[in-house]
Amino acid sequence: MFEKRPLNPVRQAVLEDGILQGYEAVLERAVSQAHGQSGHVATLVIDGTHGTDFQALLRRLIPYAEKQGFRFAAADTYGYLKSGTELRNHFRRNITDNRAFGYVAEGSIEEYFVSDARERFAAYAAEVSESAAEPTLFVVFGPGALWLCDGRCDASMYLDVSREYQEKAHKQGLLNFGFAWNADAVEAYKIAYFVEWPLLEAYRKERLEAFDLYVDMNDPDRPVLLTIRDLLAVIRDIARYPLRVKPFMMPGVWGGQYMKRLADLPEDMVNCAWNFEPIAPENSLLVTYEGRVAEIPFLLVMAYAHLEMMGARNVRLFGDYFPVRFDYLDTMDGDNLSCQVHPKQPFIRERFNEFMEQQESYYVMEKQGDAKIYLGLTEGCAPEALREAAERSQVTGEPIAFTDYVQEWASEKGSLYLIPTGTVHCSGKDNFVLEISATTWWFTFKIYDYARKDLDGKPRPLNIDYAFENIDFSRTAEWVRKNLIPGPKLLGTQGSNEEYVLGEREDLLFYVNRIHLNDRWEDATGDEFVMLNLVEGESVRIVSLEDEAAYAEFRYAESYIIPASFGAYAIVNLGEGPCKLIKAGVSKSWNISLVDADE
Ligand SMILES: O=P(O)(O)OC[C@H]1O[C@](O)(CO)[C@@H](O)[C@@H]1O
Repeated sequence: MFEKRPLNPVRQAVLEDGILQGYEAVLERAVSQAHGQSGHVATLVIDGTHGTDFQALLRRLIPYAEKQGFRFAAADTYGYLKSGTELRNHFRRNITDNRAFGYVAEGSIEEYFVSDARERFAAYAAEVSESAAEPTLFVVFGPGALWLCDGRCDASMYLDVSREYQEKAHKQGLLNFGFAWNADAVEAYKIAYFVEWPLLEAYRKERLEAFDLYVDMNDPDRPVLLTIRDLLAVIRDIARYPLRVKPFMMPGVWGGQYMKRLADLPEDMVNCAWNFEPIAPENSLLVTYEGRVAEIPFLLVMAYAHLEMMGARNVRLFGDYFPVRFDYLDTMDGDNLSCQVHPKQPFIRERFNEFMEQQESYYVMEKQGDAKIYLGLTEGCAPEALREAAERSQVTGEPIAFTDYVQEWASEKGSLYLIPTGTVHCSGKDNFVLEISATTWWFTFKIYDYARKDLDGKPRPLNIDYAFENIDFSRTAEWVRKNLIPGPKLLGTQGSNEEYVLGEREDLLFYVNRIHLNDRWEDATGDEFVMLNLVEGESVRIVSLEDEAAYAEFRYAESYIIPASFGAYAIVNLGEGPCKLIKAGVSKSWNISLVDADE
């Protein structure tokens, strides 16, 4: 069965305190740490990611502290924020009027707070201190708490939840940090993407080492505690061995049933359109030590172990941004994706302040019936005709014959369809596609969406103007056939095993190869990360050639990342019959540094 909760073991690191579970452990550790440090008033900072259930901890902390002989006092960061209206105004350039797209914010967490927040807080803290006639536990909680008290505290903890947790909470009504209202979950995602995450996740990254404790709050009933020292040891350890993220699955209007069956997903999940594994900023990792499990954002692994993960060349090119993503698009018994195009680098930088352009590719892992892939334009497709048809449909709500404009191809199992920016495309229904793409995933300019409504009953936003600024009208059928649907080219053999190049182009930062495995294939990272997915067959083992105890096993449709630091390894077929793996990474010929472009 497809593993939905893959565990990544801590292998070498010996943790001083280990992974602890439950509120008892969190309370005991936090209060004793704060108590041990100071005299009359012990200040405990409880900072964390927006959406974390701070209240779940506080309602247990108050009686606990009182039992320990403390009087309880508290201040929350929310009281020092700009108002919701002020925040909307302050970030209006980042939020914009567009339904889906904003402009990535670059500032700091400070922007959320009123200008005299720290002074006002310091005055309040002084008051608490002066009026404390008995031992007092002064708790400062909420996102930005450590910033608010300028690091002056006796103990501090960071409570974290994943983006998956936040996005589910958005759908149930969680508003953006500091905001008084959201139009809907789409707007909440937009504001999170363009404002909240850039500022608050940057804050978490910059300050993490200043905290004493880290608490995984993804299950608010069962918090998981690590000291920051142990957390960093965990990160540096797991980043040296093959790892798999926790798959992040979501339904969608075109979603299919294949992943649902494969992963035995709940019956009441209408479909599974997407499975991200990995889209680095969106996923987290489950790590395990002595039988205990903690969930940590992949972004933290990248922040503290990017060199081990990606290797020196990729860090020079991309900083600590993991540049390649795998995700599934499941339309089996579902529907077509929107007819769409993705933006080019100058456009995405200038209009949205986004790091990298959205290059893509589709690998058809499974298909049924006469499934199609739509790629490029028909010969003779006139820009005005496509535009007129798309706009007409938007106004009238009537479908158009979109294959008059967009080229249709038979979907072939095992074929790769390359999608450089500017190429009009979409997967048709009845495909199970492994998408191998650059790690940019939000910038889809929909040209046509079949006049249908989304799962929430609202039409999905079309972006015909943006699309037309990016469509490359020279990418028509014949050119596409020659350039974007390459056949496999043999790269090397080892006994009866073979490696093929499936796709590599100078305008794509990633390469896609396929290994046909009968028994064993030896390879080496060469100080570059390698991504693998078992696209056919039962199961394989990845084992280090230097240390046979260092291995990971995985099954059909699961994706593993082999960090650059893993070195030489073998892939061993554990199944009965032959199998195939997609292997991807950063193309050797890609030498455009996106980091430099930032400076
Ligand atoms: O816009 P649609 O129709 O939901 O398309 C699916 C989307 O999934 C992605 O492939 C990955 O997020 C995007 O490129 C694409 O926009």
